[in-house]
Amino acid sequence: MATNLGGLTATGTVRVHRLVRGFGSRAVLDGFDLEIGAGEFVALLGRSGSGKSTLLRALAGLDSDVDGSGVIEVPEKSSVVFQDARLLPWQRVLDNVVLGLRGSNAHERGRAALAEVGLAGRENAWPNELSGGEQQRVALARALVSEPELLLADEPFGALDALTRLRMHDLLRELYARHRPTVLLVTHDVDEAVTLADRVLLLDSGRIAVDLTIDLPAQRSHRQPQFLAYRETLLRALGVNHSEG
Ligand SMILES: Nc1ncnc2c1ncn2[C@@H]1O[C@H](COP(=O)(O)OP(=O)(O)OP(=O)(O)O)[C@@H](O)[C@H]1O
Repeated sequence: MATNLGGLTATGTVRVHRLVRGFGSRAVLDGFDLEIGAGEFVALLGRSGSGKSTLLRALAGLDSDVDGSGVIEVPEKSSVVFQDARLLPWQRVLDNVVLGLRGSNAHERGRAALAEVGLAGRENAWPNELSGGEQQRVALARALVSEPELLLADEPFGALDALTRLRMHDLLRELYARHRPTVLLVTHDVDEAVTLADRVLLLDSGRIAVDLTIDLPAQRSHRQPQFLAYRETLLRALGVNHSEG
């Protein structure tokens, strides 16, 4: 049973102190510390198996079956988006979006959220009538409709084709600029991290090996020399050869 000795932060900040999470005798995170300021957009990179999802699930409170200890403080209102949209197939799109909402204006808010992700007019569609990218838009609308202070995203664009992924990057930056939640985005894609985040963390052997502030304007191009420099720093830290990356 994971023990969270921490509490809820009011301001959108995230604080993790001496977090231990493991499976059987193996500790994936062993005394892990992290602080994220309110409204920061942080990307978490790391090799496969480095513990990215383990950390995200701990922050989301989804790991009650995992051994562990430590302090986790997260905002009261948080939402999670996964690689697959996880929509209920027997509920129409709008009903999926408002699933966790209470209040008489839930449908109105759901419609507004769908419009924000570019799906106005698709409220009555069934999930299987939407493309993979559209389903992820619904998942984003569902995550944001409750106006969370923290958005946790685990490889949300990992299953999408390259062009759709680029469109989703634009959409996520737009939504972030408008709502300013604190964001923790798990990704294995260095370009995605540098394109989207203002701070990139690299997780290696259960600790933060790199903590890089991305000092670039909101409009970013892969051709900017500084973009390429950040990319190279991160690829090198990941141990990826330039020609592979
Ligand atoms: N339910 C589980 N039971 C046993 N071991 C697990 C479980 N979930 C994760 N692990 C192990 O914990 C380690 C970290 O896994 P985690 O999914 O957090 O890594 P990750 O960095 O997100 O990897 P990826 O990029 O491949 O998704 C891995 O060695 C994995 O095999």
